[in-house]
Amino acid sequence: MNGVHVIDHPLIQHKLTIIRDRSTGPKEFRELLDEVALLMAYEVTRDLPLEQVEIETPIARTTGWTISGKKVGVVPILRAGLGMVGGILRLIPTAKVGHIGVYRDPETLEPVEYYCKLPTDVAERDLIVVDPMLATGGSAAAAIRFIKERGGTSIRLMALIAAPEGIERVRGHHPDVPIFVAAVDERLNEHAYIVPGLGDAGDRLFGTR
Ligand SMILES: O=P(O)(O)OC[C@H]1O[C@H](OP(=O)(O)OP(=O)(O)O)[C@H](O)[C@@H]1O
Ligand SMILES: O=c1cc[nH]c(=O)[nH]1
Ligand SMILES: [Mg+2]
Repeated sequence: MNGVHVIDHPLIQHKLTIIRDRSTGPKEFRELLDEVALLMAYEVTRDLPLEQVEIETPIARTTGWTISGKKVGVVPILRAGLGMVGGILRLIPTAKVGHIGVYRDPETLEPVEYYCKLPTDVAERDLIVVDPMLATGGSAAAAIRFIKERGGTSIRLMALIAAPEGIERVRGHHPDVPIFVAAVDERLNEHAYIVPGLGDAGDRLFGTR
């Protein structure tokens, strides 16, 4: 699908299977989500622009490459998106972190917004919105809308598991935003949970079920 990237590296698929398993507890769930986020970030940032710099090694003068232009911002959708921040920051320690609080109303399934704090220079950053689950797509589409309303223009979405419905909704509202996922699952069930999915990501991450 146009603008949708499935990152199916064997290490990611292996870890994702353990994450999905209902017998995996919060400690292992947290550790694996953190590791997968790091591995995915490697691909999500593949096209960041570079510029040449001159340096001196202990042996000789040479030219090398550094990431140029815009700086990176990571924007987790609370709560479950928090579980993907640490892994990305280990790769990109200079990234700033914005937070968007959105939960899905269990009755209407529509996103309810309760918090938004973004870096002041959001307009100048390459932004990665992170959330493990892209189900109906309501939460991600709303989060991306907040960012655009505050001036963000360069936005990509990184999710662990997506349902086809969620991909379609986000692509429909935000065709400029590329989506990176580790897996596209079959469908949503009658409660709009992803099948087979992994259950409720926030509850599994924080042990609140
Ligand atoms: O694509 P959608 O249909 O909007 O569903 C996905 C959202 O649901 C989950 O959050 P939840 O509402 O459970 O909030 P939580 O992270 O605080 O548990 C998940 O982390 C996404 O943000
Ligand atoms: O499957 C789903 C759908 C929404 N939110 C979750 O945490 N899991
Ligand atoms: Mg939840």
